[in-house]
Amino acid sequence: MASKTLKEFTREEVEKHNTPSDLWIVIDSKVYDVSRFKDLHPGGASIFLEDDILGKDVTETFYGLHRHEVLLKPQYARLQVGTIQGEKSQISSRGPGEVSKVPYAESTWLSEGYYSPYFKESHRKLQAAVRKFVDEVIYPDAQAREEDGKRPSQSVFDKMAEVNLLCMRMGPGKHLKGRTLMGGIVTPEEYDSFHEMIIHQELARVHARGYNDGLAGGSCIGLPPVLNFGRPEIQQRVVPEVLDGKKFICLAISEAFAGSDVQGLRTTARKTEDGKFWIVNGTKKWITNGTFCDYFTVGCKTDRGFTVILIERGEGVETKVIKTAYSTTAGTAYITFDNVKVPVENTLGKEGAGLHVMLSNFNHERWGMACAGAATQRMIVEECLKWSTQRVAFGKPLNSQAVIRSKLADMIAKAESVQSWLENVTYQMNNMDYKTQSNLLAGPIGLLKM
Ligand code: HEM
Repeated sequence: MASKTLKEFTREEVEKHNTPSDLWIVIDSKVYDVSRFKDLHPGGASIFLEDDILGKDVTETFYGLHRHEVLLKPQYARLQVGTIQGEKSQISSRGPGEVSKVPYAESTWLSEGYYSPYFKESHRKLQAAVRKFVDEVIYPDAQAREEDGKRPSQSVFDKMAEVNLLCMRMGPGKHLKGRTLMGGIVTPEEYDSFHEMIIHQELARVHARGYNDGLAGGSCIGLPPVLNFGRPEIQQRVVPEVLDGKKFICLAISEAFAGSDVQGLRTTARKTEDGKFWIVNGTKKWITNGTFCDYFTVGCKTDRGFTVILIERGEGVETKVIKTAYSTTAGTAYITFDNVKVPVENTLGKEGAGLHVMLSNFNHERWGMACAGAATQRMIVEECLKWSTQRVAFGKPLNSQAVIRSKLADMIAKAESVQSWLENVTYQMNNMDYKTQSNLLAGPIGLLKM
């Protein structure tokens, strides 16, 4: 709208534009010329041709049928021709990086007037910066890719890599060493599980579940086995490429035959006679990011038992997209390995010790999902609160009905409980070493994810 000068009109002037070929309406003190748009309107043209619509203030009718964000889309925002003289619009949306003012839309630590023992200055600064980044860089791409089903744009990965978001998303650890995190807001040494929680929660705000996984979700589960069990030369080559968004990795365990039941897996890896290579044969199914990955962290059956091997895309590796309940932007794949020759140096951990390699990251994975889940729950609370306030039925807003209020109360109580427990568990993670976490947090994290 910035390039167009908006005129001011009186309501009487607007009312004169009350014919099908010259049709204006007022929404929240803004004047829209919908003369031509009415024929393109997704809700139909005839709706506009009623006496209480032609040239009238339709604010209440509009908000009973549409989300406010509809008017912010460029193709609709440009229908605005002016404002009503002496009036200011009342409805505004959250600006980039801002916190929501809708009650219960934010965790208590982000809500005005509340306190928290867990969060320091660097957490607050990181949250604000990542929220802005998500609003400005990621959200628009997420909406566009959900529409066309393509993988997240490389330009988004490049911008994420610039501020080391892909790196921070993996959690605290040696992989952060020497990197400038979000322009230096937090140092690699002070980066902790609360910083990571913030990143998972802010990234979940893209309002696009498939895209969120498409955004290198595969590396959160596929890279840790390389980071923790890969040979140094493999780590030196693969880890920087992935953390800099140049290459992609996924975790390929489940098959059409079996998922978590690794004994039932059929993909095999057999050594060549000289012992220098694995020959891998088999299939994998439901592999997140698989369609666009360069590396695959693959669970295989070997003579000595279940073994995890890093396979690079190349001869004998084929991936094809699987249509799942969410969008194809996640790159969910069916993979076939047909006599794929892999150097034995690509074995992650010991031969036959694959289960340990896999399980070692389970708590962290589940906790990451709980972070995103808690944030998503809260966004649903926000959307429902907004909608039940603006949608009018039986002459009053939905949220004045007891049954709706009861549902909202239930949702809010659950969202608050999950976030509180999540913060408690995150605090324990910050204070426990890896072994203690495995002993004491596996149960709570599993239940938290549930
Ligand atoms: C500038 C004005 C308007 C714009 C840009 C607009 C845009 C849209 C869009 C994009 C949709 C698709 C659903 C959605 O995204 O929400 C829609 C649906 C609809 N619109 Fe509008 N609209 C406008 C005004 C109105 C008015 C004034 C009325 C009522 C008199 C109306 C009635 C409807 C109805 C009934 C639907 C179908 C809703 C459904 O499927 O549940 N619209 N409109």
